[in-house]
Amino acid sequence: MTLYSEKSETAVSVPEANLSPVDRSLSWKVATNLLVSFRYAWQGVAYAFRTQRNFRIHVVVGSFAVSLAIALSLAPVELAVIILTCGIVLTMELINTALESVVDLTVEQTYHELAKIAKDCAAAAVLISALISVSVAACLLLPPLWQILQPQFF
Ligand SMILES: Nc1ncnc2c1ncn2[C@@H]1O[C@H](COP(=O)(O)OP(=O)(O)OP(=O)(O)O)[C@@H](O)[C@H]1O
Repeated sequence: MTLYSEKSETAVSVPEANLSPVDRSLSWKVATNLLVSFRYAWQGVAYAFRTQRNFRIHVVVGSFAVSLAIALSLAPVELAVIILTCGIVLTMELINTALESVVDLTVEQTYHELAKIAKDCAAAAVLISALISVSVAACLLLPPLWQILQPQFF
């Protein structure tokens, strides 16, 4: 197979065998069953919670938004949308953490423009999902909250 370098526009010949998507000869098979897989996944969540300040902030803010939605007796579908958007933010944060680790593993403490792009884009994904989550929560939580608070002030 022939690949073309964007920069130099030169053709590079790559053996077909190297591109096989099922070739995982370099990977380890550690998790022997589903329960072990869940344990490793939970270790990932625990690591992110322990080390990532933003992850902890998202957990607290997300829990608050879901609790408020329950307290305001939002419709099940509205509650589901809030849970979904909060879950997406936490998922993005976990992917961001994983990607940062892989980048650091690859370039270590050296500056690389591609490392910067990878980390900036991963952080941008978290930011976008968080902004969407806040907008969704505002749309769903503010009207019923206003209904309750309005008589107290006016
Ligand atoms: N090896 C590198 N080469 C070039 N730029 C880098 C490199 N490492 C980090 N950066 C730049 O520094 C920024 C912060 O990187 P860092 O690894 O400290 O993430 P972080 O502050 O922990 O991010 P987050 O808050 O999302 O966890 C990156 O978005 C990137 O712009």
